[in-house]
Amino acid sequence: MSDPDAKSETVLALPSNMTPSPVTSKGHPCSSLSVTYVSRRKLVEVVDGLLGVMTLSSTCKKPCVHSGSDEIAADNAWLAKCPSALSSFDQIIASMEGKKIALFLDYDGTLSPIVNDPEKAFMSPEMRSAVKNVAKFCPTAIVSGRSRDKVFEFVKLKELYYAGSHGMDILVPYSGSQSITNDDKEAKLFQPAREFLPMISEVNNSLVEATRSIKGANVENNKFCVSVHYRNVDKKDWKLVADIVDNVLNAFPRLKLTTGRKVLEVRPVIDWDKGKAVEFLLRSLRLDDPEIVLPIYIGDDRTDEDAFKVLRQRNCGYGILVSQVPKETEAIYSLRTPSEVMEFLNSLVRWKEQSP
Ligand SMILES: O=P(O)(O)OC[C@H]1O[C@H](O[C@H]2O[C@H](CO)[C@@H](O)[C@H](O)[C@H]2O)[C@H](O)[C@@H](O)[C@@H]1O
Repeated sequence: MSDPDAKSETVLALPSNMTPSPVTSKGHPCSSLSVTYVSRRKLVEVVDGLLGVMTLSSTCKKPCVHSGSDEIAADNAWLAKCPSALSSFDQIIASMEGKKIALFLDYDGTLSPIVNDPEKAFMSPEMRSAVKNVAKFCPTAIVSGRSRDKVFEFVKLKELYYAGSHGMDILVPYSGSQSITNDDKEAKLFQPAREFLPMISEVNNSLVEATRSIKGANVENNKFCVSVHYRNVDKKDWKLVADIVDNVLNAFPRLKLTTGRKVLEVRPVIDWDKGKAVEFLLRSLRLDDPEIVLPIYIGDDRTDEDAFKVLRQRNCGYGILVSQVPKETEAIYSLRTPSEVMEFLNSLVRWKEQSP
């Protein structure tokens, strides 16, 4: 059912208790724990903070192969706090107590390795096959900052659910059926930021124009949000990128800024994120009974923390952070790389195949 190109798309009404509302600012711009939301009013005050976040993300290097004892101790402390989901696999399975798994997967940095060119963040055939196999017995959703169409182009699996634009563009089955092979005709769209579409298009054009002269800067239109990539920008120009984004956003008081992996993300000022998207999907797919369903969310980025937090607060299911370095996180478990994510998914498949 979840083909993002489904022709008969209808926009769903907001559930009354999940109405997105405007927010101002949440979290400190330099906090790695919470997603950084920067309201327009605050942006001028925090451009330096923004630069701090940009700089901070550049200093997070993967551990050196020849780790010294300090690194090993830090690594052990990290794994004690956020154990490997592979080492803890038996424990995770044991805690399921016969429940069904609902799987939520981030895309970039989780299913595909981080690469310099966002257009080339391809998923390996082996990873695609792992996701396809796991989706045969776990309802599986991709929750990405990318536009829904673009992430579908990468993943190419019709049997999954897709939430693009950080959860602001969700395709769900009309009936709310748990089936993962529904007909396209039953699909409906949930787009809580639909009214922002013209504004996002306008800010995208302004950002493309304003960053044109900065070598390496890349603006990506993700439909309900816009990514300004600075991964390929010389570090000396990062302040310029922050200033330009600040300047452009001056004209858009209803847009806010979040930060990701060498990317600044412009999005509508509504209280909606990947965590809300996970809650919405669980409800829509009738998978929100914690006695029956155990949700697992795997992601690598700050924006995934909202989803980890929701699972932690519900005291049901597990957030799994993909990271090679210790991080402040709301996740319960960790995996180091997309390869380990694949190993985890394959372990789930093997376990299911061996289950009576
Ligand atoms: O929620 P996600 O699926 O993880 O998407 C978040 C952003 O991912 C992409 O950017 C990141 O990956 C790129 C490719 O590896 C990399 O070049 C970039 O530096 C990363 O920030 C995507 O391009 C963004 O639009 C997404 O918002």
